[in-house]
Order: sequence, then structure tokens, then C-alpha cells
Amino acid sequence: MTPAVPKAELHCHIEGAASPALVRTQALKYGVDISGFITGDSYVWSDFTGFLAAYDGAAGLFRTEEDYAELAETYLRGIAEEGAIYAEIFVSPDHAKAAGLSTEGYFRGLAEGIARARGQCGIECRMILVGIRHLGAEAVEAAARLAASRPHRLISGFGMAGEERFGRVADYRRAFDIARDAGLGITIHAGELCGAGSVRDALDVVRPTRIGHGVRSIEDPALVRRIAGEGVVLELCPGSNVALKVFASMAEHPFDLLLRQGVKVTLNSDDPPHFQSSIGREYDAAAKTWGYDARQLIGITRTAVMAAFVDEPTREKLLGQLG
Ligand SMILES: Nc1ncnc2[nH]cnc12
Ligand SMILES: [Zn+2]
Repeated sequence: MTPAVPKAELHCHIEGAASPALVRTQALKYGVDISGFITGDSYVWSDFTGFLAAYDGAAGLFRTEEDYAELAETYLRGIAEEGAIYAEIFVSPDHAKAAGLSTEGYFRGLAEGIARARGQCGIECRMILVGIRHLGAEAVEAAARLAASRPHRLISGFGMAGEERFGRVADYRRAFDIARDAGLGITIHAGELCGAGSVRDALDVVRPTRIGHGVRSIEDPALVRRIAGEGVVLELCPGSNVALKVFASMAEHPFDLLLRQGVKVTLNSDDPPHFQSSIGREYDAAAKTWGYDARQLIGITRTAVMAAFVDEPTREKLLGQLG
């Protein structure tokens, strides 16, 4: 275990971080049957579409400010125990709305959980507001407008998650223009389920400083050179990729190949209890699979902190924690 190595996570979906035990408690509270997506202490799904359904099912059980405060606090305290000093969580007002919670209540609840965890463990956290790709361009644009209105001081970025095989990146150009013009950090899921072309489109159309996953850029050497040359940071999630069968095993995951080709890579959990991942487990697995020592792991954390959507005094403070 590497709890002594300071860690930073840039890519975790807060609704996807709800443990089956917490979801079960919520289901009892609201009288909802969860047998379609949770069995015992595990989420049950067999492919990406099933995963998204399980994700939505769990999200539907967080309905109040306090529900979200507890979710954020529990998640952040857990990763602080694994050595995390910083986390960015993807937040999705569309999921809150579907569960009957106002966007204001959603952000207030999350912020309360973030404040509680910070008070207890010192962990810093920012929120990246995401639009959901398969809800369509209008919904993603509405999410971008909401983000651009700066509805909470802890929201520092905008991104897009969801079904990558839905629509074309160009359909979402306006949403990202709105968010970029508002000064928000920009990231987009690409190159997870779709190949290198999806990453190239994301770079051309969205001009992000970071890409969620981007891992399948490995299929195109020229694209890897471009990503390295432009200094675009990849939010890699090896455990997620293996669970979703994008790669057969950690040994076959190209994290180390990308690192060696000069790409700025970071380690992330994505949706921890769905994929048996966590930021600590990702660091542990990287150490085991690629033989990284503490200095190299801290280098990965430094890359994440440098790419974080955070104010400069906080970045300086975090860099100071890396020793
Ligand atoms: N791995 C993932 N890819 C795309 N959208 C997501 N939403 C939650 N997890 C996701
Ligand atoms: Zn993701």
C-alpha cells in the first residue's frame, strides 16, 4: 500500500462513487428496489450500457442536500485515508434534477460534504460540472450555461461525460465555447469507448487542457506525439478500463507506454465501487505493474496538481505537500 505517497485525483464521478452499502441505505430510506443493479455488496452490470443504467439507478437515490453532503464527505474522507490531498469530482446537475433536487441544493449539499471532509482531513476538492453527452447537445449546452454562471465558488471546470458513441464532438462545440469563454477549465471524455479519431476530434473542436481517458490515442502514434507535444494531460483510469474491458489486464494497459512517450498522465478511479478501483488502488497497481517507486508516483501526483483546475495559492500549497 502507498498511503504515504501524496495523491491527487482529477477524474471521479461523484454519483459513481456511492458504495453499494450507502446506496442500500438510501434505498431503504426511500423504499426503492435496487435488486436490478446491486446484489449483496456489489454493483451488477455486464457492459458500458448496463454500467450507465446502474450509475443512474444509484444516482436516483440521492435526493436531498444532506444525501449529497454525506456522499461527498464519505468519499473524500475515504480517499484522504489513502493519501489523497486533492480531488476534483465530476458533478452532474442533470442527475440531481432527475432525482428531484434543485441545482442550488445539489451544489450546497456537495459543498457541505466537501467542507466537512476538508475540516477533518485537510483534503482540498473542486467540482467540475459535467453535461451528459447522451442527453444531447441542448442539455449539454444548458449545463455549460449553468457552469458559466458560476453557481458555486468550488466549481472550477466544465466537462462532458456519458455515452461517447452518441453524436459527434462537433455537436457540442458551442457548449465548450460557452464554458471556455467563462474562464472555466475544460476537460472532455474521449478515447475510452471510441478510438483515436474521437480524441483527435476532441482536441480539434474542444481544445481542452485535459482529456478524460484519452487512452485509446495509443492506437495512433502521430496522435500520441501530438498530445505529448501540446502538453494535454490525460486523466487515465486503468482500473476502470480493465473493468470495462477496454484492455484485458493492467499489464496490457498503455499507461506506462504513454508516460514513456512524454504524455502527461495522471491516475484516477472514475467510478470506484463499480470498477473495484480507488485512487489508492490505482497508485498501488501502478507501482506493482510498472515498478514505479515513491519518487515516480509523486511525479504523477505533481502532474495532476499542475493540471488541476484550482487557484494558484491552492496549487502552491498542494505542491508544497509533495515534499
Ligand atoms: N467511465 C465513464 N465514461 C463516460 N461517462 C461516465 N460517467 C460515469 N462514468 C463514466
Ligand atoms: Zn469518467
